[in-house]
Amino acid sequence: MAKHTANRSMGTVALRWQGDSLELLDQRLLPAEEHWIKAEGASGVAQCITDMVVRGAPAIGISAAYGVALAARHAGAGDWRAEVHKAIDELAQSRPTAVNLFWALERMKGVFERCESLAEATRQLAAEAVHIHEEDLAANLAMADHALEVMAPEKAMSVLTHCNTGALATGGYGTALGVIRRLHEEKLLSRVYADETRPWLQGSRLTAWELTRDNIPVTLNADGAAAAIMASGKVKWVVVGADRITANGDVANKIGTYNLAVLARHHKVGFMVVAPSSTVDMALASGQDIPIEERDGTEVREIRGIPLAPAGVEVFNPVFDVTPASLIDAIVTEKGAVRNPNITGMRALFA
Ligand SMILES: CSC[C@H]1O[C@H](OP(=O)(O)O)[C@H](O)[C@@H]1O
Repeated sequence: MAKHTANRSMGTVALRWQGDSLELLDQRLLPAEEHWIKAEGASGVAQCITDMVVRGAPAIGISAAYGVALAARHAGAGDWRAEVHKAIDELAQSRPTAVNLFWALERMKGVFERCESLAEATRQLAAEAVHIHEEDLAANLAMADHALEVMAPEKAMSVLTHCNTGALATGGYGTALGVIRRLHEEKLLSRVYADETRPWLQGSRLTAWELTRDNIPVTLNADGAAAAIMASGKVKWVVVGADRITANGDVANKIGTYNLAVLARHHKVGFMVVAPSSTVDMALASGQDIPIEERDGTEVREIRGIPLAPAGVEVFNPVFDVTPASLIDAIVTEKGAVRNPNITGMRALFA
């Protein structure tokens, strides 16, 4: 059981459940502007996921769960079952890689199938979405405990992280960033090096924002500087999140994660993946089976409408890559850690 309870006061949050709507902090505008969007139906939630108003594997799953609850709440008196199933299908189309989305939808579908009336479905689906949200926060706190057991830090150390895996990407506290928060709380953190994480800049716009708000020492670095930082011996661990972990321990995560894993192995820096069990997909044998989302080339060619490249230049913009299990020192979940992950270790925890 986590040393810390899930009731601890949380600072930053990505989403607020209002019972008849879901409010989402528009992460496309951070850090310049804190603007909340009210999604009043499943379609609105699905669009916010696709547009990355809300992003981060666990936060996507939690938002989708609330989207299903909204579908029941706003269903008409006609074929309400068909309406909710249509909403589930629409939410399933929002983004392809984070398995948390499909895990949450399957869990909500299971609750829905057991409901005998619309009124019961409205109550039960809202309650289940809240449970999914609260469980994710509790999982993040537990993962921080397990991660520190793996790291066994004897004194303060520095780490490097990629993308955003904090409260903005989860139900609160964070996965990899939750480990970083715990290291800081235990006075075992010297500094966090945060990759800017092109092209969407989750690191510079979101991680640096979360950490500076929490007064956690952070140095923002260009993605290309990660190698030099590891070569300098400054960091002991690279700590990242995940969007999907397959049965053999391969990990899909933000583009650029695979680069870091190769560099970490070369420089004898630890490489840790931190993710709740809702990110584990034991139905997929290996990372080559994971659908990798490719997004519009405009995300690379421009920033906020300002051209960074010739208008018509061809762009390759996969937003995830796959790190083979062989380059990962530990996968940490709320159920425990899989060291030097392989199918045997994964099955021991997730059979
Ligand atoms: C704990 S968030 C997991 C994962 O999700 C992020 O992707 P995106 O910002 O595109 O939703 C990133 O890969 C994080 O590591």
